[in-house]
Amino acid sequence: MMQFKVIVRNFSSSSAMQSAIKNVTVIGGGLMGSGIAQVSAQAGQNVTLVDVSNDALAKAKKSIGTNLSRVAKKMYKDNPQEGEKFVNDSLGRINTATDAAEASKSADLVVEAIVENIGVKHKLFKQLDGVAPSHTIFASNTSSLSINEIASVVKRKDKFGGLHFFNPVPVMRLLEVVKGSETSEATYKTMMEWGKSVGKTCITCKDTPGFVVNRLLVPYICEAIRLYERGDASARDIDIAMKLGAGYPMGPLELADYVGLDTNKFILDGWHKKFPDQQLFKPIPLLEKLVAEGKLGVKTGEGFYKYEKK
Ligand SMILES: CCCCCCCC(=O)CC(=O)SCCNC(=O)CCNC(=O)[C@H](O)C(C)(C)COP(=O)(O)OP(=O)(O)OC[C@H]1O[C@@H](n2cnc3c(N)ncnc32)[C@H](O)[C@@H]1OP(=O)(O)O
Ligand SMILES: NC(=O)C1=CN([C@@H]2O[C@H](COP(=O)(O)OP(=O)(O)OC[C@H]3O[C@@H](n4cnc5c(N)ncnc54)[C@H](O)[C@@H]3O)[C@@H](O)[C@H]2O)C=CC1
Repeated sequence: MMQFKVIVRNFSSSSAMQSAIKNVTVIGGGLMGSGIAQVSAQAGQNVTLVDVSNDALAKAKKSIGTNLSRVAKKMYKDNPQEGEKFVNDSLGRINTATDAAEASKSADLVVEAIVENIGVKHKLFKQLDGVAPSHTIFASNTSSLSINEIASVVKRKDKFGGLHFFNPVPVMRLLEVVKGSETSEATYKTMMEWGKSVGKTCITCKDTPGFVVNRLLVPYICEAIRLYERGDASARDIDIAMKLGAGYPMGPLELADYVGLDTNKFILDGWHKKFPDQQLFKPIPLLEKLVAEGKLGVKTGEGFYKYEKK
């Protein structure tokens, strides 16, 4: 069992940093969107969580409830009644919806966390640009796409930026705030303040591939897969090496399974297309094979390792 000390912030309204953002619409209720909705609601903001799938919304509400209880257990360990109130109040601030356009009409901030596909993201933002109030800031949680490219379809380019969270959102303390080439200083400042208000430590990133974390993490994971593919070490030994030798909470192959091998491949393919001469971004036959076999990691029960299906 890995050990990981979670630092619990006090999100009560008196101590939380105030933000100009009161109403947040989070689009995409999967792994990331549900976490973003949770931390926003914990911080006292009104949240509308949108997904095209009612099933995804039901699953999101369930996992948010479970994860809020984990947070409450630590934050209010001597006062379970207050803990229960915190969970209920936070859940009470989250509405769910399937109509993104309607849900954006009262938003101060829209955070998009839908599939990592530029066409789908373009279609969404184009539609929202026509209906959201003029002051509304648009942000994407993209892992690997360019913020400028995503923003190219909207008129409000000055009010568009990147807010890149990390998985699992309630636990990981970093937020990458990405300035596109046309993101205004006012938008950037509001995004930084909002990030702090939801308990994150914010860093400023330019719109470069992978921003900071993924520019380092993707080649690292890919090199670990190549090392394993060459038979230089077993999967278990590679992971033990990085946990015990470098102090990482998860080894690179465990982390690849945790993020999803399809996501790993999607990022690599996109960058390889953009930078065909970059050796680090070249396709990896073993990764291709696992994805073709549907072995996508934790979510499908098998990747580099086998997992019990929940
Ligand atoms: C090639 C392409 C690759 C790039 C892909 C791009 C993806 C991106 O764009 C960017 C990313 O997100 S990259 C991924 C970043 N995340 C990581 O690196 C996670 C590394 N792992 C960990 O930190 C811990 O193993 C972890 C925290 C996950 C779990 O820790 P443990 O193994 O110790 O497990 P637990 O004991 O269950 O949990 C530890 C404490 O955390 C609490 N917790 C866990 N999940 C939670 C959640 N969802 N909500 C609230 N609390 C949660 C848990 O309660 C426990 O707390 P304590 O009881 O106080 O210790
Ligand atoms: N998985 C990870 O570790 C991380 C992912 N990201 C990024 O966050 C975004 C979301 O990733 P995940 O949450 O992992 O994906 P996911 O697959 O868990 O969730 C995506 C959700 O979006 C919904 N959706 C798809 N199209 C939609 C639309 N047009 N309108 C409303 N909902 C729609 C889907 O039904 C699904 O529930 C991607 O851009 C990804 O690159 C960023 C950081 C970490």
